[in-house]
Amino acid sequence: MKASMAGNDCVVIPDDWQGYKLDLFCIPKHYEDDLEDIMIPSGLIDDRVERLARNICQDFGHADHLVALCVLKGGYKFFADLLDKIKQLNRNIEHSVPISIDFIRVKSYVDDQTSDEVQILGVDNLDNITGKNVLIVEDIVDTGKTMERLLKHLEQYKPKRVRVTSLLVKRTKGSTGYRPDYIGFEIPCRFVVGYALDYNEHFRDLGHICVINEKGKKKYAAEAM
Ligand SMILES: Nc1nc2c(ncn2[C@@H]2O[C@H](COP(=O)(O)O)[C@@H](O)[C@H]2O)c(=O)[nH]1
Ligand SMILES: [Mg+2]
Repeated sequence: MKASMAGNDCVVIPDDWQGYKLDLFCIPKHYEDDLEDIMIPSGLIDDRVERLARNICQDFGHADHLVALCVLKGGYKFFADLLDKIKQLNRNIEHSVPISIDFIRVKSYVDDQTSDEVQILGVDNLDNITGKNVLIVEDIVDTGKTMERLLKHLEQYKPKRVRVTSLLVKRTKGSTGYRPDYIGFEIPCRFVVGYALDYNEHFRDLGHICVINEKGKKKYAAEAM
């Protein structure tokens, strides 16, 4: 992969990246026919998440408390892995930061199409973010509409400071220009699944980040279920 650190803020996967052939890695049998290629193998995700954890700990090092807010469902795997790495770092530094966790559910996609309607389905009462440092943990920013809507929604709870980390940011023509504070990978405009990213609730149980093929889209289309 010809990955670069353009803009110095993340790993950039170029538009002409063909991905890895499926038979070079382990893929669950039930998904073998439904994927085009592997865009980011799970080992590379793990290494990048470790570095994001370090950057976040450095920036929040002197905070008195941090609320890590997981955007469900797609963000759960990134959230769990990131928190594990932050906890490891927290055990070994002078100024450790107490962390509490919260969850919020946001829904904007059917099949591989975004809708203008972004639904925010609260899971917990968010009153406990008032006056706190908040880290929002998201799987992917595409147009940026979901995150802008969520940030607006959180304003009413008057948090002290809000930062956003997204494992992926897609290069898309429809972007609002929104860019998270900590980004894992900037990717081409293709619909990806795996590492908890779904297509109509399928593929969350796939470890690598892969590109779904036409057969997979048809098989798991909303109207086919
Ligand atoms: N499984 C995938 N989900 C995706 C992908 N691109 C976007 N999304 C979902 O949409 C929101 C963000 O969309 P936005 O346009 O409002 O920024 C994100 O949280 C995902 O749930 C994708 O390639 N695969
Ligand atoms: Mg998401």
